Amino acid sequence: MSELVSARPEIGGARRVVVKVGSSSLTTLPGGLDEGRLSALVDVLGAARAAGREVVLVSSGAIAAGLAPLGIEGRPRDLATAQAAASVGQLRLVQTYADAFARHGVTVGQVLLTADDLTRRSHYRNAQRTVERLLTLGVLPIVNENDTVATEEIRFGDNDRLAALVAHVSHADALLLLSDVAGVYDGDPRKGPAELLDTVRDPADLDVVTLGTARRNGVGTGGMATKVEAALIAAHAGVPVVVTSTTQAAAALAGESVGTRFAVMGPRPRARQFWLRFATRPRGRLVLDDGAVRAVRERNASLLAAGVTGVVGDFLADDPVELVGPDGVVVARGLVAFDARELPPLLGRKTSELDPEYQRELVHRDEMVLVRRPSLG
Ligand SMILES: Nc1ncnc2c1ncn2[C@@H]1O[C@H](COP(=O)(O)OP(=O)(O)O)[C@@H](O)[C@H]1O
Ligand SMILES: N[C@@H](CCC(=O)OP(=O)(O)O)C(=O)O
Repeated sequence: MSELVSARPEIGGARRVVVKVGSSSLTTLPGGLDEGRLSALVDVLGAARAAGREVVLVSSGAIAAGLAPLGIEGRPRDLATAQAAASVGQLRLVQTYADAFARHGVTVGQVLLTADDLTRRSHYRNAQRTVERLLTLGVLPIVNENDTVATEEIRFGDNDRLAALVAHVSHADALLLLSDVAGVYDGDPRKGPAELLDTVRDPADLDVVTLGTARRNGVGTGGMATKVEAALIAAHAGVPVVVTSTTQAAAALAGESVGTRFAVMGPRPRARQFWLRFATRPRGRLVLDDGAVRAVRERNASLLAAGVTGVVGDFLADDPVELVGPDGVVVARGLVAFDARELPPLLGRKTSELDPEYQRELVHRDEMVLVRRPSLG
């Protein structure tokens, strides 16, 4: 009975799966890349491919894999050393994957992405086309952040959110987040007894959960918090998620009740809406008066200059900005039609009073998405 209730057909039956594996599952600090564990994962993914499923692998581990060959002890604190380690380690990581997948007759392709590739609309479409073409050619894409060029300011840093965006970009049917821990517990299992959550159906289910960061001096980066954030992004984008340990990957892919499942929390949004809400980084804020908040929230209206009382930030036309109410709460995100420096003389004025070149919406409705859960945006 419990078998029937808890089995996960939406995962077991998923045709296209994004699998994310963390540094802690593939590397150890003194030893670097652990080829035994990597090859065990490849065996699982190779079997999935043989069964006719499409797999996109998001793999961390470049930095950790580059430390031992360079004789560096401990995770580097400065960005330049981490980038040098990633440069050496990514090569070893992908070569090891290529050899291991070749034993299953699977060709791999490397896809290195910066945050910019997913936060700029034109780049996002480009990444989408590349991944799609790799999959139609039967190639298994191996994705990582392009650590060697990503600057501190724009880095994802951990690969969990990257994996959620890749799940959307690649129209995945399911996302598997693999780590060194069996799933999401109500507290950090390293710190004492904790209970494993079976299913998260709503962000409120996580109210009981304390999320710790990654192990200090370990190879992972984000801890469970970044995995939960990523799982919620994917679930809101209509993609079911399982968070579990790498050793349980085969069972999770088979739809067995291992780890923590995040049920789908919304319909798949249009690509543009998803991109605006989750992939963009706001470059500034527009402060709305109460009437404008109501118009945007309740009447699906575009944002006009008349309802804006303040401008924060130094953005350019077409940049993503947050629309906040008088209380500072984020109401929506959108692409703004003017540069920040053009706005002050327009604020609070009716469209008909403005010069003809400014008689347009500040943020058009089609370029806007409401933010209901600000913590996720
Ligand atoms: N509530 C929690 N449930 C599960 N794990 C947690 C929790 N809080 C903190 N953690 C820790 O998060 C770690 C996984 O994060 P991290 O090391 O960044 O993994 P990875 O390298 O696989 O991305 C686990 O080893 C675990 O100890
Ligand atoms: N892009 C980095 C990922 C950093 C990292 O450690 O991420 P994760 O193990 O997923 O928390 C790398 O390959 O080293």
